Amino acid sequence: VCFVELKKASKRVSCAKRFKIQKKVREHNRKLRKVAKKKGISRKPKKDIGVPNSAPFKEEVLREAEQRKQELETLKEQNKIVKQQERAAKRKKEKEAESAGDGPATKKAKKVIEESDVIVEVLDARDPLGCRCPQLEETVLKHEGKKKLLFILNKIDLVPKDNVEKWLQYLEAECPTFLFKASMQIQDRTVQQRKQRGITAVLDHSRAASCFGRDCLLQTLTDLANKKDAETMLKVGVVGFPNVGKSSIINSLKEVRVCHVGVQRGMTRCKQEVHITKRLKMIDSPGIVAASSNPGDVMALRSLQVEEKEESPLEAVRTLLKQCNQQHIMLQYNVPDYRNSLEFLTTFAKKRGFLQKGGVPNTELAAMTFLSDWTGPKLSYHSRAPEHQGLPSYLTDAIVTELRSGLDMDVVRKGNENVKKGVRFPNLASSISFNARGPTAGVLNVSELPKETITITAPTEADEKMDGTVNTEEVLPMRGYESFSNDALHFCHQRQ
Ligand SMILES: Nc1nc2c(ncn2[C@@H]2O[C@H](COP(=O)(O)OP(=O)(O)OP(=O)(O)O)[C@@H](O)[C@H]2O)c(=O)[nH]1
Repeated sequence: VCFVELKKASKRVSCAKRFKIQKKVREHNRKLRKVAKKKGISRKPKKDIGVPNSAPFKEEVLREAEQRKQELETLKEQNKIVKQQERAAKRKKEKEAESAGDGPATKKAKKVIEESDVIVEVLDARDPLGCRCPQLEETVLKHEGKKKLLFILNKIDLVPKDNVEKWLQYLEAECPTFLFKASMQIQDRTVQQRKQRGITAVLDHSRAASCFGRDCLLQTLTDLANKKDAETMLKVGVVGFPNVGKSSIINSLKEVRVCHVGVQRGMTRCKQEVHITKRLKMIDSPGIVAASSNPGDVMALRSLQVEEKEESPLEAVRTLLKQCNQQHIMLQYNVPDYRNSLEFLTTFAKKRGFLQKGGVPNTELAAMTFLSDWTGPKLSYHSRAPEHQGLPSYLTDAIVTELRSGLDMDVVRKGNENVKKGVRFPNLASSISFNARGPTAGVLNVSELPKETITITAPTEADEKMDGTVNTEEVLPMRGYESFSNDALHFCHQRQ
């Protein structure tokens, strides 16, 4: 056998090429210097010249400076502790108010329901029962104003078809239910106008951009609106736990991005009214607050505990993993067998390249990513619909019939059939099996509204298109501070 040593490639280049590179480097450096000069950054930070050796009492001066530095640090530390204590006290107070139940805050919350004629409860198709809030449903149904309660089974594109059908059958027996797949690539009006002008005239037919269930829902709501007297609008309150897709549904109905949408939970921070047509108004609301009495895995999915730093992401993942099929997790995340959640997160962090200094896996970041997958737009998982249908205590057969009255149930059924035909469902083998716990207890509480509110623009005559449809004015999210008072009522998260 003869080993031939391969010759190393020479580093020699032609002079012309070398000069060209040198010139480019010079130009680049000159440009950097120019930018720095413009910003007023001097090239070298000024050095602390210290105390010269010749200075009298040098020792004392240095000691004094050191003392002052230490004093400042202790003051900073004290301020930090005081702030922490204040925050803890505030949180404790909020929790007490939460558990007080039927206090004045709860009474106030009921007014939210008063504001809307129809309440739409949005359920994530991956865990529909876990997204139901009995407290909310009971308040709506027991209201004297005879409010309508509807379900929207959203994110059906993340659940196997068979499972969606079973859930639809289960939910329909209680409330009229609409299957929905929201569009996730709706642009704001400026981008849409640019498209119309042909600047970026590419039509988006991707899976993410497609929306299913819009026509049926819109027709049903418009029919309900037409049944009201001509002067008044139909107000539809869209409620549900964080990240179930409330804002995405409103954007899909409006076909313009008017509400903030994101993978991060708790994007919607205040109530927002959106005019869909001249007779129809949707009200987007922040997620319902999950009661702290819920089990850990429920809190991991439905609350903002982790986001608000009240719970460690590692602990949330630990409780969540217990409810999942381990084989399915290994397949979906492409990780080997693991003994505990920390081992899983370590492998997951390495796989994703979440590394800290010295190559230590960043398990905290891995945990945050894992948690946002579970309420985000991509991960496919499913829970089993209960075998036996039993109505909750607050729902009677008479109420079920009442909820269907005024709705054309044939239109709803046909609409759902069309949605099932259009959506591309994942298959069972690529979906994680999740052991759901049942409905999530919520707190209908009114917290202090954050100061940001929304400017609402009513539809104008000019918005009426030639074909008779109404193109209402866009509602700009989170702009002004004027239109709502702190008294405005909604189901909202208690913020610090
Ligand atoms: N695959 C899929 N993802 C969806 C669908 N609807 C919403 N999403 C995604 O789910 C995430 C949450 O959607 P949002 O509309 O912000 O949910 P939200 O209920 O308004 O959330 P909060 O403002 O936190 O209460 C986003 O990343 C959306 O892109 C859907 O039908 N299918």
